[in-house]
Amino acid sequence: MVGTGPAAVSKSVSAARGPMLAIGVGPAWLAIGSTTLLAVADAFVGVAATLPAWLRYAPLAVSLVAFGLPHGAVDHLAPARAAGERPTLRWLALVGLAYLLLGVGYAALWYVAPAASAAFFIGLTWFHWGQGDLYALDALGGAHLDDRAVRVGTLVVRGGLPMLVPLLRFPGRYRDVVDAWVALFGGGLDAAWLVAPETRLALGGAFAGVTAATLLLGRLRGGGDAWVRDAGETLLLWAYFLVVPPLVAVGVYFCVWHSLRHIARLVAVDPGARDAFDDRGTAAALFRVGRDAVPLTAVSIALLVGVAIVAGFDADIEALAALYLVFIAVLTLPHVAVVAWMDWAETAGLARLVREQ
Ligand SMILES: CC1=C(/C=C/C(C)=C/C=C/C(C)=C/C=O)C(C)(C)CCC1
Ligand SMILES: [Fe+2]
Repeated sequence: MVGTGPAAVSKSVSAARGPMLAIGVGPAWLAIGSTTLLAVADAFVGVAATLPAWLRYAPLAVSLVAFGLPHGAVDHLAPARAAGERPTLRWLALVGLAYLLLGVGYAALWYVAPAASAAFFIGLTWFHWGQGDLYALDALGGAHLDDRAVRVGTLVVRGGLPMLVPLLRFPGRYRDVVDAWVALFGGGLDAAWLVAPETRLALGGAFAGVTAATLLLGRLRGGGDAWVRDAGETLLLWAYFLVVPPLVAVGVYFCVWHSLRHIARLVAVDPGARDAFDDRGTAAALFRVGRDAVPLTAVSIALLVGVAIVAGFDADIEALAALYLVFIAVLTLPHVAVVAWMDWAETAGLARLVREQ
């Protein structure tokens, strides 16, 4: 039987509320809020322009070892835990197979069609970061998200904030980053139309419209404190991606927003980390997740360094950052499959639209 609204939030999602507030909300608001304020203040004093250019790669570099890359390095354990089971060899083999098939397939696609692969990466991240925020909002308990249209709109808005808004204000830098991915494979990007003022005006107008419509509909459907927080976050992220230059903005967001929210979810699904959180607090829970993430983070970094050496990379920081992002792209496709599976197991995200109770 198909009901009128999505299935109710499952118990395991509501149980993520505590870790989500402590790990995914407080630190994220602090970091994104203060970076926004710094960028606004800098518009008056102009110090940022005098800083060395390599500094803008710092957040991405940090994401290699803290939060960013590690948030996916628990993918071998997370799906079993989301299903309420203990990770067994069979689970590990299944996740390994998904990584092998999807990762190798997508890596091959980058060689054959780099520009299309780059566009796919942005679309995939749009979906994935929207999916991540939808889970976080569910964990915090938002009645307005019981409406199908609000749910889909929220995913589109939350994913589009980091993927589209930087293009509106910083088209040149945006194009340089994507260009560098394609250039790794010897190709060029013919994206003059994408950065043209008319295109950006149309995209920006449409996205502002979707944002406003989603928030208004949510207000009509539930309102309340959870809606106020949702609207506050949405406006904060709009401002953030409009004022902070894109490499820094996306790098910081990746670490403190998307990754910390997923880490809060990892705490919630792991009974050991949950107990640590309840008994000994946030740091103890983070330590447990961190410990789980160490082996595959190390393997990933070794693999990345190996690729850089074999491909003969020098110290050109732009090309190194591009290599890192394409490497992340290849890992992201299987990661999204894992997270979509977790959504299914927990009746979260878009799975709430198709699953019955
Ligand atoms: C850096 C950067 C970009 C894209 C970054 C992407 C697409 C990152 C994806 C990371 C993922 C998917 C991590 C895993 O969860 C833009 C927006 C093109 C332009 C500005 C700078
Ligand atoms: Fe992720």
